[in-house]
Amino acid sequence: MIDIKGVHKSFGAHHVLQGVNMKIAKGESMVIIGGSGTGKSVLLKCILGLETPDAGSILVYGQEADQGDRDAFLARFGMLFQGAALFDSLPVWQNVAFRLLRGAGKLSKTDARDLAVEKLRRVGLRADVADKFPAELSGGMQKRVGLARAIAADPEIIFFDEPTTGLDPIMSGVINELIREIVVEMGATAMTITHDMSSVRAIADKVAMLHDGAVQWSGPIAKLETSGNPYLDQFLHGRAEGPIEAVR
Ligand SMILES: Nc1ncnc2c1ncn2[C@@H]1O[C@H](COP(=O)(O)OP(=O)(O)OP(=O)(O)O)[C@@H](O)[C@H]1O
Repeated sequence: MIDIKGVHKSFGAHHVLQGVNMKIAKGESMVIIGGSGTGKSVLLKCILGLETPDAGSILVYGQEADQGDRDAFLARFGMLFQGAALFDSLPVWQNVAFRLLRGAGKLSKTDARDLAVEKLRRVGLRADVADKFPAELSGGMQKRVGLARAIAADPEIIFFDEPTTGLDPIMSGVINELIREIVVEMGATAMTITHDMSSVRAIADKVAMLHDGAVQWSGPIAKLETSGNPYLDQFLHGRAEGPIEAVR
Protein backbone atom coordinates (compact mmCIF):
# COMPACT_ATOMS: atom_id res chain seq x y z
CA MET A 1 0.00 0.00 0.00
CA ILE A 2 1.07 3.57 -0.62
CA ASP A 3 0.21 5.76 2.37
CA ILE A 4 0.60 9.52 1.97
CA LYS A 5 0.03 11.53 5.13
CA GLY A 6 0.06 15.30 5.54
CA VAL A 7 2.60 15.91 2.78
CA HIS A 8 3.78 19.49 2.35
CA LYS A 9 6.19 20.69 -0.31
CA SER A 10 7.13 24.27 -1.13
CA PHE A 11 9.57 25.80 -3.56
CA GLY A 12 10.53 29.10 -1.93
CA ALA A 13 7.30 30.99 -1.30
CA HIS A 14 5.37 28.70 -3.61
CA HIS A 15 3.44 26.23 -1.46
CA VAL A 16 2.68 23.48 -3.93
CA LEU A 17 1.54 20.64 -1.64
CA GLN A 18 -0.15 21.74 1.56
CA GLY A 19 -1.22 18.61 3.37
CA VAL A 20 -1.87 15.86 0.87
CA ASN A 21 -3.44 12.69 2.27
CA MET A 22 -4.02 9.65 0.10
CA LYS A 23 -4.05 5.88 0.45
CA ILE A 24 -3.62 3.54 -2.49
CA ALA A 25 -4.32 -0.09 -1.67
CA LYS A 26 -2.29 -2.94 -3.14
CA GLY A 27 -3.57 -3.80 -6.61
CA GLU A 28 -5.66 -0.65 -6.84
CA SER A 29 -5.60 1.78 -9.75
CA MET A 30 -5.63 5.39 -8.54
CA VAL A 31 -5.92 8.24 -11.03
CA ILE A 32 -4.94 11.74 -9.96
CA ILE A 33 -6.56 14.64 -11.75
CA GLY A 34 -6.17 18.37 -11.32
CA GLY A 35 -5.33 21.49 -13.29
CA SER A 36 -1.90 22.35 -14.65
CA GLY A 37 0.57 23.27 -11.95
CA THR A 38 -1.42 21.78 -9.06
CA GLY A 39 1.49 19.58 -8.02
CA LYS A 40 0.61 16.18 -9.49
CA SER A 41 4.13 15.61 -10.80
CA VAL A 42 5.67 16.94 -7.58
CA LEU A 43 3.61 14.41 -5.61
CA LEU A 44 4.76 11.62 -7.91
CA LYS A 45 8.39 12.69 -7.45
CA CYS A 46 7.91 12.68 -3.68
CA ILE A 47 6.59 9.10 -3.82
CA LEU A 48 9.62 8.06 -5.87
CA GLY A 49 11.88 9.83 -3.35
CA LEU A 50 13.16 12.21 -6.07
CA GLU A 51 11.88 15.16 -4.03
CA THR A 52 11.78 15.24 -0.24
CA PRO A 53 8.59 16.57 1.39
CA ASP A 54 9.01 19.46 3.86
CA ALA A 55 6.57 17.73 6.20
CA GLY A 56 4.47 14.58 6.32
CA SER A 57 5.28 11.01 5.44
CA ILE A 58 5.06 8.68 2.47
CA LEU A 59 5.18 4.97 3.08
CA VAL A 60 5.47 2.58 0.14
CA TYR A 61 4.62 -0.88 1.41
CA GLY A 62 5.79 0.26 4.83
CA GLN A 63 9.06 1.80 3.64
CA GLU A 64 9.83 5.54 3.76
CA ALA A 65 10.12 6.75 0.16
CA ASP A 66 13.37 8.70 0.55
CA GLN A 67 15.27 6.30 2.80
CA GLY A 68 17.04 2.96 2.49
CA ASP A 69 18.52 1.36 -0.63
CA ARG A 70 17.52 3.60 -3.56
CA ASP A 71 18.15 1.04 -6.29
CA ALA A 72 16.12 -1.67 -4.56
CA PHE A 73 13.35 0.85 -3.90
CA LEU A 74 13.20 2.10 -7.49
CA ALA A 75 13.33 -1.46 -8.85
CA ARG A 76 9.80 -1.94 -7.51
CA PHE A 77 8.44 0.73 -9.85
CA GLY A 78 7.67 0.79 -13.53
CA MET A 79 7.08 4.13 -15.23
CA LEU A 80 5.44 5.20 -18.45
CA PHE A 81 6.54 8.76 -19.03
CA GLN A 82 4.79 11.50 -20.91
CA GLY A 83 5.90 11.26 -24.55
CA ALA A 84 7.22 7.71 -23.90
CA ALA A 85 10.77 9.13 -23.33
CA LEU A 86 12.61 6.48 -25.33
CA PHE A 87 16.33 6.61 -26.06
CA ASP A 88 16.59 7.48 -29.76
CA SER A 89 20.02 5.92 -30.15
CA LEU A 90 18.97 2.49 -28.88
CA PRO A 91 16.90 -0.08 -30.78
CA VAL A 92 13.46 -0.77 -29.41
CA TRP A 93 14.39 -4.00 -27.64
CA GLN A 94 17.22 -2.29 -25.72
CA ASN A 95 14.80 0.44 -24.69
CA VAL A 96 12.39 -2.18 -23.37
CA ALA A 97 15.11 -4.18 -21.63
CA PHE A 98 17.03 -1.09 -20.45
CA ARG A 99 16.95 -1.95 -16.77
CA LEU A 100 17.38 -5.66 -17.33
CA LEU A 101 20.70 -5.06 -19.09
CA ARG A 102 22.11 -3.20 -16.09
CA GLY A 103 22.70 -3.59 -12.36
CA ALA A 104 23.31 -6.53 -10.08
CA GLY A 105 20.75 -8.99 -11.49
CA LYS A 106 21.37 -8.15 -15.13
CA LEU A 107 20.35 -10.63 -17.80
CA SER A 108 22.44 -11.86 -20.73
CA LYS A 109 21.78 -10.00 -23.99
CA THR A 110 19.95 -13.00 -25.45
CA ASP A 111 17.65 -13.41 -22.44
CA ALA A 112 17.01 -9.67 -22.25
CA ARG A 113 16.12 -9.56 -25.95
CA ASP A 114 13.77 -12.57 -25.61
CA LEU A 115 12.04 -10.92 -22.68
CA ALA A 116 11.75 -7.63 -24.57
CA VAL A 117 10.14 -9.42 -27.53
CA GLU A 118 7.68 -11.13 -25.17
CA LYS A 119 6.73 -7.79 -23.58
CA LEU A 120 6.43 -6.15 -26.99
CA ARG A 121 4.05 -8.92 -28.01
CA ARG A 122 2.02 -8.28 -24.84
CA VAL A 123 1.47 -4.66 -25.89
CA GLY A 124 0.49 -5.68 -29.42
CA LEU A 125 3.80 -5.19 -31.29
CA ARG A 126 5.36 -7.78 -33.56
CA ALA A 127 8.86 -9.17 -33.00
CA ASP A 128 10.27 -7.27 -35.99
CA VAL A 129 9.68 -3.98 -34.14
CA ALA A 130 12.40 -5.02 -31.67
CA ASP A 131 15.25 -4.04 -34.01
CA LYS A 132 13.77 -0.77 -35.21
CA PHE A 133 14.71 2.60 -33.73
CA PRO A 134 12.13 4.76 -31.91
CA ALA A 135 12.17 7.42 -34.68
CA GLU A 136 10.86 4.81 -37.13
CA LEU A 137 7.69 4.27 -35.08
CA SER A 138 4.40 6.19 -34.86
CA GLY A 139 3.44 7.96 -31.61
CA GLY A 140 1.05 5.15 -30.70
CA MET A 141 3.72 2.51 -31.26
CA GLN A 142 6.19 4.51 -29.18
CA LYS A 143 3.66 4.58 -26.33
CA ARG A 144 3.32 0.81 -26.61
CA VAL A 145 7.11 0.47 -26.41
CA GLY A 146 7.10 2.76 -23.34
CA LEU A 147 4.45 0.52 -21.81
CA ALA A 148 6.47 -2.61 -22.60
CA ARG A 149 9.45 -1.00 -20.86
CA ALA A 150 7.32 -0.06 -17.83
CA ILE A 151 6.26 -3.69 -17.34
CA ALA A 152 9.54 -5.35 -18.40
CA ALA A 153 10.77 -6.03 -14.87
CA ASP A 154 7.33 -7.07 -13.54
CA PRO A 155 7.07 -4.11 -11.16
CA GLU A 156 4.74 -4.10 -8.15
CA ILE A 157 3.80 -0.47 -8.73
CA ILE A 158 3.38 1.30 -12.08
CA PHE A 159 3.16 5.05 -12.64
CA PHE A 160 1.56 6.43 -15.76
CA ASP A 161 2.32 10.08 -16.39
CA GLU A 162 -0.14 11.51 -18.96
CA PRO A 163 -0.26 8.20 -20.88
CA THR A 164 -2.36 9.50 -23.78
CA THR A 165 -0.73 12.88 -24.42
CA GLY A 166 -0.23 13.45 -28.13
CA LEU A 167 -2.37 10.51 -29.26
CA ASP A 168 -5.59 10.70 -31.28
CA PRO A 169 -8.81 9.64 -29.47
CA ILE A 170 -8.85 6.17 -31.00
CA MET A 171 -5.22 5.42 -30.15
CA SER A 172 -5.82 6.91 -26.68
CA GLY A 173 -8.65 4.43 -26.22
CA VAL A 174 -6.43 1.54 -27.30
CA ILE A 175 -3.64 2.56 -24.90
CA ASN A 176 -6.10 3.12 -22.03
CA GLU A 177 -7.57 -0.36 -22.51
CA LEU A 178 -4.14 -1.92 -22.72
CA ILE A 179 -3.08 -0.19 -19.50
CA ARG A 180 -6.20 -1.39 -17.72
CA GLU A 181 -5.79 -4.97 -18.96
CA ILE A 182 -2.14 -5.15 -18.03
CA VAL A 183 -2.58 -3.63 -14.58
CA VAL A 184 -5.35 -6.10 -13.77
CA GLU A 185 -3.40 -9.04 -15.21
CA MET A 186 -0.24 -8.17 -13.25
CA GLY A 187 -2.12 -7.33 -10.05
CA ALA A 188 0.04 -4.20 -9.93
CA THR A 189 -0.72 -1.09 -7.93
CA ALA A 190 -1.13 1.75 -10.42
CA MET A 191 -1.02 5.49 -10.14
CA THR A 192 -1.86 7.62 -13.16
CA ILE A 193 -1.69 11.36 -13.69
CA THR A 194 -3.89 12.63 -16.47
CA HIS A 195 -6.03 15.43 -17.85
CA ASP A 196 -7.79 12.99 -20.18
CA MET A 197 -11.19 12.06 -18.79
CA SER A 198 -11.41 9.05 -21.12
CA SER A 199 -8.26 7.70 -19.39
CA VAL A 200 -9.83 8.32 -16.00
CA ARG A 201 -12.93 6.34 -16.94
CA ALA A 202 -10.95 3.50 -18.52
CA ILE A 203 -8.15 3.13 -15.97
CA ALA A 204 -9.38 4.19 -12.53
CA ASP A 205 -10.71 2.21 -9.62
CA LYS A 206 -10.40 5.37 -7.58
CA VAL A 207 -9.92 9.04 -8.42
CA ALA A 208 -8.33 11.83 -6.41
CA MET A 209 -8.62 15.46 -7.38
CA LEU A 210 -5.77 17.73 -6.37
CA HIS A 211 -6.28 21.49 -6.04
CA ASP A 212 -4.88 24.22 -3.78
CA GLY A 213 -2.24 21.82 -2.50
CA ALA A 214 -4.66 19.22 -1.18
CA VAL A 215 -6.96 16.40 -2.24
CA GLN A 216 -10.33 18.12 -2.71
CA TRP A 217 -12.20 14.92 -3.47
CA SER A 218 -11.38 11.27 -3.67
CA GLY A 219 -13.62 8.31 -4.23
CA PRO A 220 -14.48 5.37 -6.45
CA ILE A 221 -14.90 5.94 -10.17
CA ALA A 222 -18.62 5.08 -9.89
CA LYS A 223 -19.16 8.20 -7.75
CA LEU A 224 -17.37 10.60 -10.09
CA GLU A 225 -20.44 12.08 -11.73
CA THR A 226 -22.56 12.34 -8.59
CA SER A 227 -19.99 13.60 -6.07
CA GLY A 228 -21.62 17.02 -5.65
CA ASN A 229 -18.09 18.37 -5.14
CA PRO A 230 -17.83 21.82 -6.76
CA TYR A 231 -14.12 21.44 -7.66
CA LEU A 232 -14.65 18.08 -9.29
CA ASP A 233 -17.79 19.19 -11.14
CA GLN A 234 -16.07 22.25 -12.54
CA PHE A 235 -13.13 20.14 -13.72
CA LEU A 236 -15.29 17.39 -15.23
CA HIS A 237 -17.44 19.83 -17.16
CA GLY A 238 -14.61 22.17 -18.11
CA ARG A 239 -16.40 25.23 -16.79
CA ALA A 240 -14.64 28.59 -16.45
CA GLU A 241 -16.88 29.50 -13.48
CA GLY A 242 -16.47 27.79 -10.10
CA PRO A 243 -14.10 27.55 -7.15
CA ILE A 244 -11.12 26.90 -9.45
CA GLU A 245 -9.82 30.17 -10.87
CA ALA A 246 -9.50 30.06 -14.64
CA VAL A 247 -6.38 32.28 -14.55
CA ARG A 248 -3.60 30.52 -12.68
N1 LIG B 1 12.07 21.85 -8.73
C1 LIG B 1 11.17 22.84 -8.72
N2 LIG B 1 11.54 24.10 -8.39
C2 LIG B 1 10.64 25.10 -8.35
N3 LIG B 1 9.32 24.97 -8.62
C3 LIG B 1 8.90 23.74 -8.97
C4 LIG B 1 9.79 22.62 -9.04
N4 LIG B 1 9.07 21.53 -9.40
C5 LIG B 1 7.79 21.96 -9.56
N5 LIG B 1 7.69 23.28 -9.30
C6 LIG B 1 6.46 24.07 -9.35
O1 LIG B 1 5.44 23.37 -8.68
C7 LIG B 1 4.18 23.57 -9.34
C8 LIG B 1 3.53 22.22 -9.59
O2 LIG B 1 4.23 21.57 -10.63
P1 LIG B 1 3.82 20.15 -11.19
O3 LIG B 1 4.73 19.87 -12.32
O4 LIG B 1 3.75 19.15 -10.10
O5 LIG B 1 2.35 20.42 -11.74
P2 LIG B 1 1.36 19.40 -12.44
O6 LIG B 1 0.12 19.37 -11.60
O7 LIG B 1 2.04 18.11 -12.68
O8 LIG B 1 1.07 20.17 -13.80
P3 LIG B 1 0.81 19.66 -15.31
O9 LIG B 1 -0.55 19.05 -15.27
O10 LIG B 1 0.84 20.93 -16.09
O11 LIG B 1 1.90 18.70 -15.64
C9 LIG B 1 4.46 24.37 -10.59
O12 LIG B 1 4.09 25.71 -10.36
C10 LIG B 1 5.95 24.25 -10.77
O13 LIG B 1 6.49 25.41 -11.36
